[in-house]
Amino acid sequence: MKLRLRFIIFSLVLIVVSFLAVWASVKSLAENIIEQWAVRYAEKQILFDRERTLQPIMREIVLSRQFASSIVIRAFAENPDDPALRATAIQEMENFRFTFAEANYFVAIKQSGEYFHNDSNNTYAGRQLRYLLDSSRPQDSWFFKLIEQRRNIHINVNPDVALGVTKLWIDVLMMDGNKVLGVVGTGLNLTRFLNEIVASTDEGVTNLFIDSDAAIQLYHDRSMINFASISKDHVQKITAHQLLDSPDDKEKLTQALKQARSKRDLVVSDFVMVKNTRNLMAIAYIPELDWYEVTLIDITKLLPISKFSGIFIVYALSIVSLIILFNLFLRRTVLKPLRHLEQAMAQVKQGQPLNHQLEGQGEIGALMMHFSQMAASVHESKLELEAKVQQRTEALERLSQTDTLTQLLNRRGMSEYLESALIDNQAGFGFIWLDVDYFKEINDLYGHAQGDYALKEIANVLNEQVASSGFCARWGGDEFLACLPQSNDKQLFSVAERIRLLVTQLSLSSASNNRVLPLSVSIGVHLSREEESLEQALHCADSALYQAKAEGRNRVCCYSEG
Ligand SMILES: Nc1nc2c(ncn2[C@@H]2O[C@H](COP(=O)(O)OP(=O)(O)OP(=O)(O)O)[C@@H](O)[C@H]2O)c(=O)[nH]1
Repeated sequence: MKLRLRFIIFSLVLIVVSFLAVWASVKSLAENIIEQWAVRYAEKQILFDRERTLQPIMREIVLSRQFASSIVIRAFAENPDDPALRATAIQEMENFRFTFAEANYFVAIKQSGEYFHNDSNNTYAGRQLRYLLDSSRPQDSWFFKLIEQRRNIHINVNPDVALGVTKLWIDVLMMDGNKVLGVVGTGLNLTRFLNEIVASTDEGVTNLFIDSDAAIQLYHDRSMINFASISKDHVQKITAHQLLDSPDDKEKLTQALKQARSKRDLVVSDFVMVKNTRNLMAIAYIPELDWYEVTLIDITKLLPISKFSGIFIVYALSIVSLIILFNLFLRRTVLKPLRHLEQAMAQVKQGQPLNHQLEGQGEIGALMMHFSQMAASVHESKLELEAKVQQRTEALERLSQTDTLTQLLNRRGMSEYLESALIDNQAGFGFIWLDVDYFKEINDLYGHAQGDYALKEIANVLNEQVASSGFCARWGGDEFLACLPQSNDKQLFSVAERIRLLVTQLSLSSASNNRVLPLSVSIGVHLSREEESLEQALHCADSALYQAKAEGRNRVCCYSEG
């Protein structure tokens, strides 16, 4: 696989892996931030809500306590049959009515079982005694349980069917020392609380208030509110546990309630599943009411992870850009120079010279420069070698065609020339076949070296006479052959005759006895004719030479048929 393709695949894999890593890290980071932020949000919210909730309730509690400590009402509670005390007590109740936030009150007398009540519309003016409490009636059980439990203060939630509102009742025990005289208090419109506090404006945030048994007291879903919870058994109560999905989460709630109660100013938080959604549950204890405020935050709605998509996009784009930039850099500094180097190598491999200097930077640049220099040096050596081989070949060629003694063409050289001249069936090629007369004797009498010398001198004569118009060669031993293209009988004969004459005029003296060598040559000439092969033409010239020898030597004979 090509390096470039491998880099592209590697980069793609890197991009995918980076995306996954970025996604995982941004997600984890975002979740971490969201969780930490949600815990802080819940803590602040819960403390703020606790104060908001407490303020109006605490005011009513303080007033209810003053109400319960009214001397007039307590005197009446101890003597419910006294009409004078009854009248002043009712007057006192009416005075208190206007001090309560919602201008209503109730007074329940233990001794007589009488229940007094008036509301903001003064509906029961003159008829403040509403009814007599009966321990056998379920709707009156709250009163008897409160006295039985001797709870100084109790906040209770109950619907007021007549008014169509839900009331939060503040019940305070009216005491004389250790003796319980009755229960007094006032009611607040729960609907207002629900709207102001419980019905949170933030999406994904649910607030609820639960009592010490985790029974729901304030919640946006009224069907889940545990009305008159004091008069119910534990099993009948609708508790906050029912909002949670799993037994584990319910246990978490139980533990969190314990922890919140033990550390009063602490907001306890944990993650739980509510309707298959992960929620942060934050709990704070409200000792003044003996209630808990529970805040459930669906963090995916309050701060969805999609809000972090910008970070993810920027992060991912940065990484992808870096990878692309790195790729471009790699391509420019490594891949492109390597491709050029590869092309140059292929060029050198095919024996072509590099037509340009390779350029690059750093280590690859140095490598390319060394390769360029090496390629240039290899090419130079190759050219030099080729030139030498050519020279040697030509020299060898020449050597193989040259007679070393006379420097004329040898028989092989002459044969090649005759073949290349296409003499077959061509008229006008003149042949001069020459043989030294009595050469054996010259050798014998004057020595072999003298014989060689004689051969060289004869060769010179032949060459001088023929070179301008033809070729001559030493055919072998003391025989020479000359060929004159585009010749005629007259010219041929005249050249041959001149050669013969010049040879006789050569005055070669012997080194040993100072005598002039008697040199002569016999020559046979023949002019080629049409429809005559080279072989036939040579044969004719040879026949003419034979004739010259036969006729007494030192003569020129032309070939004649017959
Ligand atoms: N010095 C010398 N002698 C050579 C060379 N080649 C051949 N010869 C001699 O040349 C002589 C040729 O003799 P032939 O052609 O047979 O006869 P000839 O003596 O020339 O007599 P005719 O040709 O009949 O006139 C031989 O004795 C060869 O040894 C050579 O290169 N140098």
